[in-house]
Amino acid sequence: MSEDKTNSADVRNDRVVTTTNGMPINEPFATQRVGKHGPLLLQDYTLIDNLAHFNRERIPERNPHAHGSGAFGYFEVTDDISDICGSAMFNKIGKRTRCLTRFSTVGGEKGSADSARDPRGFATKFYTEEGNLDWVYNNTPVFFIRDPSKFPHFIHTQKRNPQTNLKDANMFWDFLTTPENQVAIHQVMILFSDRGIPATYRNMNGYSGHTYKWSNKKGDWHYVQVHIITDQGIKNLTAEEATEVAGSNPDHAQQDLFDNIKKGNAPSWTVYIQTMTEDQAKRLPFSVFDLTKVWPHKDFPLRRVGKLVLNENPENYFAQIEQAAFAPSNTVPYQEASADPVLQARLFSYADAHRYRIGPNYHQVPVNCPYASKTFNPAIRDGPMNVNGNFGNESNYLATDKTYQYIQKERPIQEHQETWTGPAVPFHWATSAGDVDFVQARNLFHVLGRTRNQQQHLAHNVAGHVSNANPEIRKRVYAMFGRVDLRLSESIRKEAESLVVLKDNPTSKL
Ligand code: HEM
Repeated sequence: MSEDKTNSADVRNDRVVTTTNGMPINEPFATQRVGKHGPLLLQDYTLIDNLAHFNRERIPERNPHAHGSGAFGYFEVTDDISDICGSAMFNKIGKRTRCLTRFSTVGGEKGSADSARDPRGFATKFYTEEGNLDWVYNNTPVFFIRDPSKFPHFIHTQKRNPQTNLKDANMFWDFLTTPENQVAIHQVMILFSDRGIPATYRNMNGYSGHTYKWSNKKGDWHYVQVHIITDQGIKNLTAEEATEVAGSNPDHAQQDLFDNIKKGNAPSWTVYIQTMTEDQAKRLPFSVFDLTKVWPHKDFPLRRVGKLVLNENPENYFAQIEQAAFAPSNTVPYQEASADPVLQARLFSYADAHRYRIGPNYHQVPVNCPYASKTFNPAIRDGPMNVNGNFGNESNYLATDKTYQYIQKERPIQEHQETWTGPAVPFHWATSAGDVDFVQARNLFHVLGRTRNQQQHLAHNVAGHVSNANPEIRKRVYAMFGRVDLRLSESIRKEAESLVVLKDNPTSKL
């Protein structure tokens, strides 16, 4: 085992097996007993050490995105974007920053199949000299909701029915067809198109989805969306192929990623940004903070920034991938969140999840340490499993008479900012009246029509899923897709209803 990669100074290199306190073990499988066949003795710490730690091997799985794979690599700057962003990671063409990317599915448990019809998570941690930056993205440019309070409800509909313990098409479609939730239609169209099941993690894109706010060193800022476009080309599985793969090799995407990196076939992605000024945002037909909408490429063209390359498999999955803790709140100077309410909620949610899943000192786990910048904040200390020396004898508060350094003065104060005014009111950002939340979904349907069979596949994929729901919910599904396109709705209805007849009378197939 190579010592530097495990990052643990306590691991012996001479391979002498020990108890956890370092005492050499003579015989790992001998247990202390009274006589050869008598009862065991409590004094046998070798046995107790072994059994007790085994009971504590698991940490809670992530609630969404439990199932995933990851790899290390680097981000390399290919183009100058200093007019948009002053972050140090972008300050020189050719500059490389070490990264970790974790890909995931969303709804399934840790042991679920890679080939689920589900968005894929695409989370990248950049170990920059200004701190760790996490881009916690998905493979779809939009999302199901724009009201963060809906997130637990929505995720629950993808989990198991509380009584039957089964995945439940009624729960799924009941939520999505509820009129106030139909704002999800754009994301639902993507999910049930062929892009809903990427063939591998290497063959899909990543998108910020959210609007971010990036600024340059002069203090000018832009709204920004990030696109991470696969260099391997997009490849997808059909619903039938996915079902087959789920049976024959449920971990096919994990294997594909690991094997390709191992044989030197490092996957890469080209990173682009779209930028928008505040004035342009005011003229949009939708809110720039609406996560269910994309920015038209013709108005906001892609601008190349760099390359993401994943060329190094983890040495240890648990240490480096299961314990990896990504959070949109992990950011660096000149890259900030916008007022998108879902993003704002995520700024709280992830670090909170890590405090529960890993512990309050999760940032001291080597894979999460900002090793390229280091930390110094001696007022944040103590807590369970504090392993970094806890700032020694530094005082546990910050005060003006100490010789601390603050570098804000080297960064421009952005005087021009968005201005927010208004009463504190409860606001539910449900589906808008009229058609506005269906326009981009309909445009997507037309785009699908440019490639052979794409519209048919969409209808087929929805029909297969919705045929498992009850009649009342099925009707709501047909009506919802009818708002996108009546032909689409009719194709879904026809196929779903004939599948229902088949399920009800299995012999009618014969
Ligand atoms: C209100 C909305 C959302 C909330 C509250 C939320 C919350 C969470 C939580 C609690 C986790 C598990 C974190 C952990 O235990 O380590 C997670 C994982 C994740 N979320 Fe979200 N999420 C939201 C929306 C989104 C959106 C819009 C995206 C993409 C644009 C996204 C991408 C991801 C990814 C990629 C992961 C997996 C990170 C990893 O690989 O560890 N989430 N989310």
